[in-house]
Amino acid sequence: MDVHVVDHPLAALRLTTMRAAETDSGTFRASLHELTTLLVYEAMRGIAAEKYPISTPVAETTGTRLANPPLLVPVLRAGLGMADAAHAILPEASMGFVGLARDEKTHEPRAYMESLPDDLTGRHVVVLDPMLATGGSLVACCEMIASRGCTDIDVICVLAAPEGVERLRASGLVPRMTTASIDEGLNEEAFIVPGLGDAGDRQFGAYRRF
Ligand SMILES: O=P(O)(O)OC[C@H]1O[C@H](OP(=O)(O)OP(=O)(O)O)[C@H](O)[C@@H]1O
Ligand SMILES: O=c1cc[nH]c(=O)[nH]1
Ligand SMILES: [Mg+2]
Repeated sequence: MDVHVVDHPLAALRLTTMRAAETDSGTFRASLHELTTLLVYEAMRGIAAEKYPISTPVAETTGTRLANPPLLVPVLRAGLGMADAAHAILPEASMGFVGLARDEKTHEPRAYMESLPDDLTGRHVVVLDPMLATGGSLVACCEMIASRGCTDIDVICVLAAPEGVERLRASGLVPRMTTASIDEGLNEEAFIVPGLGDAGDRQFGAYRRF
């Protein structure tokens, strides 16, 4: 798995705002939106593009278009905050949805939504989730995608723990991941340290779902 850590001052600024405990929910969402644009821009540097003939008002020339527009898959809830920004910079993309919530005690993901095309053979899928902690959620999501025939998966997250990166790598399902930071590790509640807290709660509010 190719791991790309985006090292850019503008990404670091947004990440700083998201990390700070005093940042309010609206500002957190705005920073996540802006950071997602930067992460997707970097992650898509190698996306397959093809040339085709176009006309400007002045002359014939060559244009560029995506050879295989991707399927975006935000992981609910927290990945929802990345969906609009990713779709804005990749307007040709379509979108599927996966819903996962981590059990507070076992930290195992529980799936409550799997809204994906039946056949993903030959498709390029871009998975969006701000947090890669133990890796259980993203591996579960990528297993859903791979079971539909997809072998070309990009994972884009804001923060990753080394434990999660290794688990995703060991799954053998993901050729590439992009993140703004690989943090120190996990605490006893499997939260990323220093991290930013619960990315879903900080966007949408804290409440018990199961
Ligand atoms: O790598 P893991 O240990 O699996 O943890 C990461 C997962 O935890 C968060 O979701 P959460 O379960 O809190 O659901 P939410 O987005 O609805 O808050 C996050 O958005 C990831 O999906
Ligand atoms: O630090 C963490 C770990 C899992 N999920 C989050 O939202 N934050
Ligand atoms: Mg959460």
